[in-house]
Amino acid sequence: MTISSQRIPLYLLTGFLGSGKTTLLNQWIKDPAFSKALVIINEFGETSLDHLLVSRSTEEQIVELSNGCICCTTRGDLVKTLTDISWRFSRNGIKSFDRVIIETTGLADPSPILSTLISNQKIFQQYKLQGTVTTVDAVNALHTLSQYREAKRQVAVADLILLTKQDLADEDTLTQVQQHIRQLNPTAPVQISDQGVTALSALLELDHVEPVQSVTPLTNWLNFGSAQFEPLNSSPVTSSPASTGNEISAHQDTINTYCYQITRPVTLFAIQLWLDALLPEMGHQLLRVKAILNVEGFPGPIVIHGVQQLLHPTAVLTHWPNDDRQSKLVFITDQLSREQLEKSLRPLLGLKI
Ligand SMILES: Nc1nc2c(ncn2[C@@H]2O[C@H](COP(=O)(O)OP(=O)(O)OP(=O)(O)O)[C@@H](O)[C@H]2O)c(=O)[nH]1
Repeated sequence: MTISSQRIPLYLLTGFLGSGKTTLLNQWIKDPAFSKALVIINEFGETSLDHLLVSRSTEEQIVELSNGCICCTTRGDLVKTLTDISWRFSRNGIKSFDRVIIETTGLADPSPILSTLISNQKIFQQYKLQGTVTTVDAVNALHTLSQYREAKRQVAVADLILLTKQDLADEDTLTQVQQHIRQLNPTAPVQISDQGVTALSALLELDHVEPVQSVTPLTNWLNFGSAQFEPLNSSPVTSSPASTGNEISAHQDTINTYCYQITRPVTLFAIQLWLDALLPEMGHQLLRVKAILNVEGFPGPIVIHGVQQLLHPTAVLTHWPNDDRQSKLVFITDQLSREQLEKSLRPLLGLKI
């Protein structure tokens, strides 16, 4: 496989209906860093209007995908569009764009789109997925996040969450929304977007989807947002149905986040056993997996990153960025019980499944 040395940075912009995606996009493309970004807008329904709201003319680097929602019916169109635009927006072999932003519909489940973006070989050769940005409307979020599975999944898979319309929400609601977001996704930074205006530095720092290859971004990973890790080494998992641990559960949601740390270094063999069992058995229920593992005999950590059933090649780093040597694992899951998950982790503790 030939991978272009200049893969184009790709951002997935999602967020529930009316949560401020287009407003954000319009501010985004005003910034010099995004002045040559190509925008792909997925529109749904007979009266597609979104592209008209983006302050660029259609000829100028806006592509519409309007035959259906890219999370289900038009994923093939997305692949074709991404491969076609390379020549469509090029002159004399030079591309007229240097970044791509894909805006989903408000009802899209981003996980299958992410899987396509990461696993399709042609896309992988040309594009580098930087991350998923999710807009959350502070006024309506408590309702949408409790009612709509797509809204929850949009938050759960985000690498950066932008809280919109905070100017219209009272303090109490804002606090509750932030708590709810944290329950669904404790690792993504949450930032305010005021009428689409937000600090773009967080966006430009996104580099989370492909495995971390160097120590600098790893420091962000190691912070893991506000995640609270519970030790996995002290209490081997039993088949007890009691789940009194500290999984972060959004009330009756089926989406949960589990964060573990392991004190003792693990073996490579144990990792292999763990991964062999993990993905075939529960890949569909794993929205995200992030793990930084202290492996016996390795001077630096091994980094594992997965989106649904897709696991990126592991990255082996040469050294640790700080003194913390504990292995850390974060799982964002849908319809997966703590018991099932912990059972799958037993090989990491040297125990049989
Ligand atoms: N007060 C306020 N209004 C906002 C803010 N961000 C967006 N809006 C308004 O919210 C409405 C919806 O914003 P859009 O950007 O169209 O939302 P969207 O997510 O693209 O909407 P869909 O494409 O329909 O899903 C518009 O009227 C925006 O002006 C904000 O931070 N504050």
